[in-house]
Formats: sequence, structure tokens, C-alpha cells
Amino acid sequence: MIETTLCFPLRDDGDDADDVLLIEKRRGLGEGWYNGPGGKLESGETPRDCAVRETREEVGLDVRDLEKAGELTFLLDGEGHTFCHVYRTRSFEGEPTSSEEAHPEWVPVDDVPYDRMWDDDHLWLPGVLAGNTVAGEFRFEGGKPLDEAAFVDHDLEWGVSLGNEN
Ligand SMILES: Nc1nc2c([nH]c(=O)n2[C@H]2C[C@H](O)[C@@H](COP(=O)(O)OP(=O)(O)OP(=O)(O)O)O2)c(=O)[nH]1
Repeated sequence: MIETTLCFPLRDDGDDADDVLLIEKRRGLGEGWYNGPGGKLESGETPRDCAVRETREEVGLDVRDLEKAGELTFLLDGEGHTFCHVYRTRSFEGEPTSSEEAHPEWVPVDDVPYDRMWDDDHLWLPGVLAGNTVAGEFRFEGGKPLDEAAFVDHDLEWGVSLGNEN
């Protein structure tokens, strides 16, 4: 299975609500859709280090104190395809800037464009952005690549203990 990460930086929008930093992905898996910054683990790298590196590479933001928020398994035609570690943080330095891979955008958490994201995201991302923890399994069918397969069903468990070691 491919091991990946996603990081969702949050900031208070000054009006008792939060903004989340999303990217519009410019290439690769999920191109043209919104997501959090993230990507594949490099060899020898911890998931947490990967999320920090990918966020810096994709949008130039230095994130710290990542809180583990989810562990998601994506299956394609019955086989494990991707395992994704999900983090959120309120601690970061810098201003988000575009890269070849990603165009960043602060979006109110109540205004996340789920119609322009992976089909499963509306099921788990609102809870993650609200501070909950989740373990999920999402089944896709129809062959590679994953982002052209059909999302067929899922299992979710909320309030899971994820530890903070990875
Ligand atoms: N939000 C969300 N993210 C997903 C889903 N499925 C899935 O693989 N991802 C994530 C895992 C990765 O963080 C990201 C895929 O990006 P990636 O960076 O690994 O892929 P890429 O093809 O651009 O790889 P690379 O060239 O940068 O190595 O998408 C999903 O259903 N929802």
C-alpha cells in the first residue's frame, strides 16, 4: 500500500469561525480537485515529517505541532491501495504561496467545496475540521487510477484513539 499524508492548517477567521488552508492540486492524483497539502512518504521518513515537508514544498508554509486526526484506508477493487495519515494544526509560520503542484486558498470551514473534492471527503473532513478523530475505510471500484474509479462504500469510526507517536 502507498503510505501518504494530508495536513489541514486551521486559523481563526476573527469572527468565531475557522478557515482551513486547502490546495487546488495542479498535477498528479486528484489533479484539479481541492485537498489538503500532502503526499507520499519518502523512505525513512515518519508520516509526521512527511506532512511537514509536503506542506512546505507545496505551499511554503512551515507547520508545527501537528495533531493526528485520522487514518484512512483507500481500497481499489478490493485491494489496499493507499493508507493516509491525516493531521490538523493551528501552528504555522509563513504565508501560503503557489507552487507547480498546488494553488493554496484559505476557505471558511463551512464553505469547503466538497463538490470539487474526492467523493468521500464530505463524509470525514467536516468532523476532522471540527476537532474529532476518525478511522475510515473507503472502497473504490473500476481500475486504476484511483481518482477515476467509482467510490462505492465505506466504514467510519469516530472518536478513535490514534496516539500521537506518528
Ligand atoms: N482528501 C482525499 N485525499 C485522498 C483521497 N485518496 C487519496 O489518495 N488521497 C490523497 C493521498 C495523497 O495525500 C494525495 C495524492 O497525492 P500524491 O502527492 O501522493 O500523488 P501524486 O500523484 O501527486 O504524487 P507525486 O507525483 O507528488 O509523488 O491524495 C481521498 O479520497 N480524499
